[in-house]
Order: sequence, then structure tokens, then C-alpha cells
Amino acid sequence: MERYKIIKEVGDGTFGSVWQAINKLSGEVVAIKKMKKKYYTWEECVNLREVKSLRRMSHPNIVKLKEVIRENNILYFVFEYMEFNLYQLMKDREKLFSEVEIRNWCFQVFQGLAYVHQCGYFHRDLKPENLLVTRDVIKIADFGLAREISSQPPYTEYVSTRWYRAPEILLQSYLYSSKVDMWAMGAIMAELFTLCPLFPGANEADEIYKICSVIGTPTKDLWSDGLNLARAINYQFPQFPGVHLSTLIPSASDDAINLITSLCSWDPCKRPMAAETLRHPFFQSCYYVPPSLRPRVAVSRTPPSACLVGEKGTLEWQSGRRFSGALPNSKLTDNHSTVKASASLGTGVQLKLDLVNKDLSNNDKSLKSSARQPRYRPPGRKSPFAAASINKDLNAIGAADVADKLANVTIGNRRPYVVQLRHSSYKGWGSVDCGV
Ligand SMILES: Nc1ncnc2c1ncn2[C@@H]1O[C@H](COP(=O)(O)OP(=O)(O)OP(=O)(O)O)[C@@H](O)[C@H]1O
Repeated sequence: MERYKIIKEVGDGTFGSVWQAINKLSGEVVAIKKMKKKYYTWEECVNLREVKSLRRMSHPNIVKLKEVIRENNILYFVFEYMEFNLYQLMKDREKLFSEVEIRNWCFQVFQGLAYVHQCGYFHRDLKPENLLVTRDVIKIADFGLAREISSQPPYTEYVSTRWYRAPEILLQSYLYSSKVDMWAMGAIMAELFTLCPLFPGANEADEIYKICSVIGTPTKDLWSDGLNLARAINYQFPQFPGVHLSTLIPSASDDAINLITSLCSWDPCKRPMAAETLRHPFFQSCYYVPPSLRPRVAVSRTPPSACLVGEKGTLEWQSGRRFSGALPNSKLTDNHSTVKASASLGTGVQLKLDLVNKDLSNNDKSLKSSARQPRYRPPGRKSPFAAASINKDLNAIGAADVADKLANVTIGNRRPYVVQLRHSSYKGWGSVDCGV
């Protein structure tokens, strides 16, 4: 760690505190996440979700994990540095974002998300704090709860921050899918337009109540699985007709409303996949380049390699393991649909930032949001697990804290080790570098 000069703390999450730092040699500014839990062996570290998922992924809209350092049993993740998170940009803001800004951000996030899902993962904790922004670029961060789509349900851990938590998780489904990320994105998109959370539940029961009051009580036709889930836990939905989202999000265009409405569908099957959203009319002004028309670039067939570097030099990590050449899960099965993961899934999108039309200071649809309710953070916003203690009314199963799972440690050496993650570089918009 002596290679870095710590500047200031920039974040404090459930699992770690995040610090801005400078690499003394290169002068590069980085973000260092210092994990709260101690790690006594490398095995525990390399099995962490954040490491396992991020070392496989390289995309311009996913925050890059540069290296992993273990020193004195403390684990540090070194990330590329991003200036803000979306929550910081929204809070205390008086003027609404323009639709152009929102479109550009969302288009990028959906590209990153399509890539994540295509690589066989889902994030499970998308929220404004985990979307990091530097100028016009937005990246998905915090893969601490990411799961492999191929991993076998039941998923018993308690996931995602309440306001962005999909109804199937709230109703304790063990079989949720990557569509939970799509629900979260619907809620985040709406919040970007209004600067207010769409479903600010004070607890889990209130969360479902708020969802019903906005999108209406689910019927058998809308979501029969949901009615079964509710029955199984003896829960009765409050009765609401729902409102048209344009009344709650008056500054959004019809296309934006249409997209948010489909993302916030009760039934996960009815939510679009990330790759599909990129072809939604809302993103019409963003270029889509079909895979067949994209310039062909040599694509690495080996996974991003990683080394453990300690006092004794370099040690191959997972050495000799050739990448199969297939996506981690060439056939991805979620509980509702079977998704064939191929490069043509639709992540082949070229971003065109709408800079031509962009006028950050002039938002023709902007409303001075005087009617805006003061934003508030629910208890435990930081912690996706904290809410478990207050969901008695939903008779929830409680959290299997990830940290607890990692607590099975053995005392190891105290030498500093570094895992350097050499990502194979992203090969242009739309190409997938998961080994395809
Ligand atoms: N690469 C980065 N650049 C700048 N700031 C960052 C970076 N990564 C994280 N942060 C800041 O630190 C905060 C916490 O980071 P992160 O979400 O990774 O921690 P966590 O312990 O997993 O949090 P959570 O409670 O959401 O699970 C983020 O919301 C963000 O503001």
C-alpha cells in the first residue's frame, strides 16, 4: 500500500470504506476500497464475488478493478476513480436533469448491464450510489452481491436496497433472475427524472404498499406467480388501481414513460432484458450498430489474467486454466426464460452521447422542482441486509449475511500480496470480451 498516497475518504459502504488515492509512481488517481472484514488467506479473497465477477468483466460502463492487495490481513480493492455517484448528483439538486442527460446515462448503464448479464452475472444491488459518474461517462460499481446466473437457486440471501428491490424479492421468491436488475433500473430511471425515489418504502411492507399504490395491485392476469408468492407467505396486497406514470413523472417523454413502465412490471417475464432496452424507442437517437457491421477486432480468447504478487515474486493465479472460448454460461437460464447468450444478443451498441443537442444548463422540460419532497434515506439504506430485521410483517426469512459466510478463516501469513488484474481490453462498443 505504500505505493499509494491516500487523499480522502469518498465512501463508506456495508463492506468497506472507499478512499481516493494516488499511485505515487504513475500519478494515477484511484479509488481504494478497504474491506471491513479481515482476510487471513488468499483463498477467501479470490472467492469473493467482487473479485470473481469483476476479473471476468471488462467494459467501459463497468468500474474497472485494477488490483487487489492483501496486507496485514486487510484486503484492498484498487479501482479506477470516478468523481461522483448518481445519488450525490441527485441529492440537493433543484433543477431536473434533461432527458438527454438521462438518456445518455441510462443507455450506458443498460449497455454495461447487458454485458454483465451476457457474461452470466446479475448485479442484485443496483441503486444510485452504485452508479458512478465522471463527466458524461457512467459506470456500474459494487459487484459485492453479484451472482452467477448459472448458480443454482434458491437464493436465500437478502439482497438489494429496499427502494430498488424487485417485488419477487420482497415476496421472498428464491428464484429471482437478472430481471431484478431491470426493476431496479426502472426505479432509478424514474428517480433521475423526478429526483425523488419512485417507491420510497419505509420498511418492506410499506415498500410493497408503495409499489401497489403506483403501479396498481397485481391481478392474476398480470402476475399469477406473484399472487402465489403472496399466498405462500399469507400476504394480502393492498388494493390500488395504480396511476399512469406520466402523472408522477411529468417531465418524461412518452417513450421514457413506456420504458419505465415496462421495467417496473410486476411480472419479471414482462420486464425487458437489458439488451432489449437498447433498442427501445427511448434510445432511438443512440446508435445501434449490428454485430455484423461492427469492425472486426481481434478478441482475446484468454480470460483477463491475474497474478498474486508477494514478496516472493509473481505467482500465476489459476494458471494453465484456458478459457473455454464460450461465455461463462452459453445458455443462461433464469427462472422465467432461457436466454441464449451470444454476441448478437444486442449488447452491440455504439454509444452516441447526445452532445449535439445537449445543453446541460437549459432543460426545456425541466421543472423547478419546488413541489419536490425532501429526499430521505430509509433506515439501513447503506445496508441491503439491515432491512432484514424489520420485515417481520412479511414474515421474511432473514439475511444470510455474506460477511458471515466469509468468516470461516484460517490464520495465514501476514505478507502483503497483490492481485493485479490485467483485463483484456474492451474491443469496441458491442463486442463482448467474455472469451467469445
Ligand atoms: N471507483 C470508485 N470511485 C469513486 N468512488 C467510489 C468508487 N467505488 C466506490 N465509491 C464510493 O464509495 C461508495 C461505497 O462503495 P461500494 O458500494 O463499493 O461499497 P460497499 O461497502 O459495497 O457498499 P454497499 O453498502 O452499497 O454494499 C459508493 O457509493 C461510491 O460513492
